[in-house]
Amino acid sequence: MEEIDHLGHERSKIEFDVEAMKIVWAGSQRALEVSDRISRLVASDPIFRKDDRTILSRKELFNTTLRKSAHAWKRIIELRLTEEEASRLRFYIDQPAFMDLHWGMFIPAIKGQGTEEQQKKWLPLAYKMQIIGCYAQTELGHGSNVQGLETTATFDPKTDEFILHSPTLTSSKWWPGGLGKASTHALIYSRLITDGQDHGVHGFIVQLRSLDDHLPLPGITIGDIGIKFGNGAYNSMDNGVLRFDHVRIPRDQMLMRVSQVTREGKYLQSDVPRQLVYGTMVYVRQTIVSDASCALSRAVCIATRYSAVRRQFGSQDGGPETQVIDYKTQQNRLFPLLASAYAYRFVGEWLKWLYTDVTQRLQANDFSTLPEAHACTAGLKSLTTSATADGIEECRKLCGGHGYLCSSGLPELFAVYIPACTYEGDNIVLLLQVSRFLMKTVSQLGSGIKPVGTTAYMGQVEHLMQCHCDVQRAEDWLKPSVILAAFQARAARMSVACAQNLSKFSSQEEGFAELSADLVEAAVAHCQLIVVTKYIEKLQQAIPGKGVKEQLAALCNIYALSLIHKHQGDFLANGCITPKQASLVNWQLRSLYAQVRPNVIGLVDAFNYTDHYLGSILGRYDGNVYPKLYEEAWKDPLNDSVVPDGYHEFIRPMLKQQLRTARL
Ligand SMILES: CCCCCCCCCCCCCCCCC/C=C/C(=O)SCCNC(=O)CCNC(=O)[C@H](O)C(C)(C)COP(=O)(O)OP(=O)(O)OC[C@H]1O[C@@H](n2cnc3c(N)ncnc32)[C@H](O)[C@@H]1OP(=O)(O)O
Ligand SMILES: Cc1cc2nc3c(=O)[nH]c(=O)nc-3n(C[C@H](O)[C@H](O)[C@H](O)COP(=O)(O)OP(=O)(O)OC[C@H]3O[C@@H](n4cnc5c(N)ncnc54)[C@H](O)[C@@H]3O)c2cc1C
Repeated sequence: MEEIDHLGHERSKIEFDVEAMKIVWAGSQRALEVSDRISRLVASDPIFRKDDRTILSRKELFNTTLRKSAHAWKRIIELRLTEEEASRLRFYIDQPAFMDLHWGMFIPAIKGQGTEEQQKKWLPLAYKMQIIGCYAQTELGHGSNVQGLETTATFDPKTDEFILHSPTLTSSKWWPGGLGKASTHALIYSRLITDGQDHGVHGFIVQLRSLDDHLPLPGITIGDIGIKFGNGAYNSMDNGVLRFDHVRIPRDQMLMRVSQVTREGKYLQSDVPRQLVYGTMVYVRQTIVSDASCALSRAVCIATRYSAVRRQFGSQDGGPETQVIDYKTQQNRLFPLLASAYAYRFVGEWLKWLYTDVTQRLQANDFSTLPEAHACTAGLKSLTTSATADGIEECRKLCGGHGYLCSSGLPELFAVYIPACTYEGDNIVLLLQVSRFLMKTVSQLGSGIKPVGTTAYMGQVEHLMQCHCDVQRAEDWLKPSVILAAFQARAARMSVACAQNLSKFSSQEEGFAELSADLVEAAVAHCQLIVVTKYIEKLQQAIPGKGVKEQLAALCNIYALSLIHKHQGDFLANGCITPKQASLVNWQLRSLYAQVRPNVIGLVDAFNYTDHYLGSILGRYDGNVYPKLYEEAWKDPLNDSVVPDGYHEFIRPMLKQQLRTARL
């Protein structure tokens, strides 16, 4: 039987080349080919099914994680997948697992902080999965404050070993993914003590479990920390707890690129900055920005397709009701999220470039761009994950009642995504790092040090403090120079205001504590400027395909103008725009919504997500929502029997008792 495309009418209206847009979204023709091939491979393999995840018990769910990980590894070997293909495989399997931490943090930490000798010893074992590693930094008592960690690694010169110990309950390692049940090894961040002196936090490779029977080694207490938010979701991950009771490891298992301990127990600091101990977090924060575009685009794809299928009110003369996507309020909530998904994609691409650049410089002992890389990764991780978490929830609401069903895919997506606002650095704590960087930049203005990179605009601070926005008609808001000037003026004015207010306090520390809410807002303004700037730069490149650039430009304008609308308090209070110009933003936004409306199904098709990956009846490619929702309901285990288990025990006696009472 021929499949009906319920969204066919929508697809017939699309004004741009969707296939060309798929290439832009994927990054290149080759990346699209890899992504497409691997997504189909996963979708067609029954071991990777995920439609039952929300009804599995925790043990069953974890068992599927182990099965899927082992099967993925087998396929990687059999098919000789490249690193890029393997990473796509993990993406489409779409189930958080210990492998993420092994490949995503354990290996990068050894690469970034280990000496050549240490890399030679540990990396081949890790690459062949002969050991499984995790990243154990956070403790019960401290996560954000890394310098407050309590686990100790005390050097014993008699035996040439470190003694790992958990001196307090709060020093128990708590949260590391993969630690609870799967890992054989961990990168333990712990205070280094030599000769009674505390040298702060350093990384150590520690074996936790036997490679023969997986039992914990002597002196090690280890387990899972318990069930987390939401059905399925992040519960496939074995986040763990770990305590050490005087566990000994050889001296050469301290990662020694940044600093070393000699055979005699002498502590040596190399020229490499101490902050490199935090380098793995910079790497992962950068990947989290691209992940945000994936999670948001997935939710937006579901909400957009469903909004085109769903009809409510507005029927005239018995004709069809209005598609909910045609309500301006629906567009005003949905289209900025669609635009944000594209914006995060492009800023993620740029951040990857920045990270590669800083890594190459670090290898050549050039550490000059590290502060900017830290500020950009911290700030953009914070901005994009907060907006994505809120955006997924907004998409659920955009789908009305059916969005609350697990079969919409949205509850699980929300539950699995929201910890991104916390892990790899709490979003507020990270924004405070950005504001510290901004305050330093402002304090150096006029000192001869020219601001560079993402703070280069601060070089024109005098102009930015008093310039006026050049918008008279709504269309003026379409000029990239006008948008950039407004965002730059807002960011500069907010940072300068904070710096001026800070100077009124007797100490910098007191000022930072008192003004932290304002500082966070200044950091957000700076990060939004980065996203807008990178999107505009992307549009300056050649982008082939009929109508593709026009659609991307419309989305860029929607992204920027919807932010001006949302934060108009900032723009107005700082005198960057007038109330009249703020109202022209809304006029222009409405016109942009009308421009993208016929194309939105094409814009979400361009993500090229399979139905397997989306995991949503509401977001099905063919839009065949109602029969499938109806079918799915009958699969619920509660519907296995017509009369529920427990009827005789609970319902019947109640009914009978009521009957007796009624007779009395
Ligand atoms: C099937 C096979 C598949 C194969 C493929 C698999 C692919 C895998 C994909 C990978 C996916 C990854 C999944 C990730 C899952 C997430 C799991 C979660 C993990 C974690 O959460 S790990 C723990 C993270 N913890 C944190 O983030 C803690 C946050 N806190 C901090 O970062 C810091 O403590 C701090 C920054 C908040 C403050 O630190 P501190 O007090 O020491 O620093 P100061 O504020 O005093 O600053 C001192 C100066 O140092 C600079 N600084 C700080 N941090 C950095 C840094 N990271 N880099 C560079 N510089 C840094 C400050 O700016 C200060 O500088 P100044 O010049 O002196 O001002
Ligand atoms: C799902 C998940 C997976 C994780 N995986 C790992 C892992 O693999 N390895 C690992 O080591 N860790 C892991 N973590 C731990 C994670 O990195 C930390 O939870 C995170 O860094 C936040 O630290 P915290 O829990 O100490 O929060 P806290 O710092 O206690 O935050 C609590 C509140 O205090 C606020 N706050 C804290 N400091 C300040 C400040 N200076 N100014 C203003 N407000 C402040 C925060 O904004 C927040 O609102 C994971 C966490 C989760 C949720």
